Amino acid sequence: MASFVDRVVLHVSGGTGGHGCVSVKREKFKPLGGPDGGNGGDGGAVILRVEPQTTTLLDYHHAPHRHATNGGNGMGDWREGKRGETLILPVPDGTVVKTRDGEVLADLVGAGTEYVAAAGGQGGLGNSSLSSQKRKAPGFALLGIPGDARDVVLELKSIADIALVGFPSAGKSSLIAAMSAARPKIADYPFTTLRPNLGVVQAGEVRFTIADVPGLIEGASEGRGLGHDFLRHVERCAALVHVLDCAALETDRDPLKDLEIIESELDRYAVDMSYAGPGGEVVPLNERPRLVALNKVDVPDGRDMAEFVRPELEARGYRVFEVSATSHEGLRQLGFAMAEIVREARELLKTAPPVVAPPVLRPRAVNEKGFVIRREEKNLEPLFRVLGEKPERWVKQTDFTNDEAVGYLADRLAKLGVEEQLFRSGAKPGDTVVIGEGDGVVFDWEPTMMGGAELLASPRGTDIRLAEYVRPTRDQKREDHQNRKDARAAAREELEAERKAGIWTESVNYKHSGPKAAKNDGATDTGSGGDAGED
Ligand SMILES: Nc1nc2c(ncn2[C@@H]2O[C@H](COP(=O)(O)OP(=O)(O)OP(=O)(O)O)[C@@H](O)[C@H]2O)c(=O)[nH]1
Ligand SMILES: [Mg+2]
Repeated sequence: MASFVDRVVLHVSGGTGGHGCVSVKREKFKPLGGPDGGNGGDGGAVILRVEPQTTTLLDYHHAPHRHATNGGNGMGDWREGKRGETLILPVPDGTVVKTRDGEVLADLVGAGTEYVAAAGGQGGLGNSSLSSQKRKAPGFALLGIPGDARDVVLELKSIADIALVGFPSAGKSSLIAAMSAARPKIADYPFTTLRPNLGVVQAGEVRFTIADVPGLIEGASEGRGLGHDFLRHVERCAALVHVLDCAALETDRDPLKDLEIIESELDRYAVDMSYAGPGGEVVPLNERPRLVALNKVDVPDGRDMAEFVRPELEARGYRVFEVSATSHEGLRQLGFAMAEIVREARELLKTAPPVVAPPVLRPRAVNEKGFVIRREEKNLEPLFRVLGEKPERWVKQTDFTNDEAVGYLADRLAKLGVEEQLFRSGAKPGDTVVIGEGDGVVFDWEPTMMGGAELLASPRGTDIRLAEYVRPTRDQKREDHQNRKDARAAAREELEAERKAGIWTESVNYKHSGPKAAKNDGATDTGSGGDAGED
């Protein structure tokens, strides 16, 4: 038998973007007709969508890895690569999306509600899109980048109006069967119900759903029995009904004691604060309205017990119903009392602001401005880490086997101000610069490399980036240090001014690199590729 799955870890990844194409238009009598390489298509996204027909997460339990399709590569003649298809994953109403650490990402309630679980990767620009006044026929294109890859946890919370809680074998499933058309499994051994049953009840004008929460016992809130996993199913209910077994055979049990144990379990169970209860605000589980159903009064002992505890329960403020799932005694009254609570809760909902916060959609911020430089230390040598959405993405788009592509990357970085900021952060030629977290992409920093201008300007077959870096002598270092010391006061002032002006820098060790390095001559006035209209 297929089991009910209400929690799965889903591994999703968006499609990789297609690569841009390098191509040159060829026509008769027009051998060099300009670049015509098309752009790669974007990778498809993975989207979770509430579909009313979907009732379990079972599919994802069986196949937890889901990928959207990749974008196609661009082609000559300005043909764009095909877009990757969006992969829509249907989920049941009431699915909560979390990270593995339990952070709620989205609360999917209502048919059609969507959440982008993994964005697709951007397609790379073809050489036709990269051409500019300065770079008429680019001999390179941008690579498509991988889509997001994430693990998300899906949890299902049934959205029943009324939850039946009680000890195993109290008769919860029997009551659902007696009051609705649902036919849950019923047997007189504990933990018969392994998943919550849902039944639809019609009482007068009001139609509502009831669900049972299986296996609540002492310690359930700490994970004993089966109740812990299932308590989350009652988080959204408008009211609770205590089903108390008046004919339990165990001598150490009585309805009052059972009720107290269940109540203390509910107290201990922390209601997920992502859910706003009826009325808009969060109503803790232990403060929701509740009724008491004293069950099994068809049994003579059960009737006696019910009559015995009734006054005490009423004294505690509960509305009490003596019922029998077997003979159906008292069910009508219980049904109408439930309906009344549901009607009131729905009334509140109408006047209140929307109950469920819209899902938190976090598409990738492709247009986010800026970056920061973090100064670190590795093997006693300084290391400068460039962090920012753009630089990190650009690096992924770069074909490092193609010099022109590397030059273009350098242009982009320089144009964004990375080079200048490296200087300001105290980076010196030869220092290690890493783009991105972790190992990222590592450079031995040569300022001119970042400028890229010299690369284009240098004679064919040479590349000044490869010219050897001459280590400064001790005296030179000392002099350099002195210069910097003098400049430090000025630098501090400058930094302060920048801070006031709202210019970012995370660098803890801000140093002015002295007049020599104050300006990166020539880097910005040539071959700037940023005018290709991308980013
Ligand atoms: N005599 C009598 N027996 C009942 C009544 N309601 C339930 N039972 C019996 O009690 C036993 C347990 O009933 P269930 O409805 O399965 O109990 P449950 O609360 O769903 O139990 P779990 O699923 O284990 O949590 C079954 O043998 C039922 O036939 C009732 O009103 N009268
Ligand atoms: Mg049951």
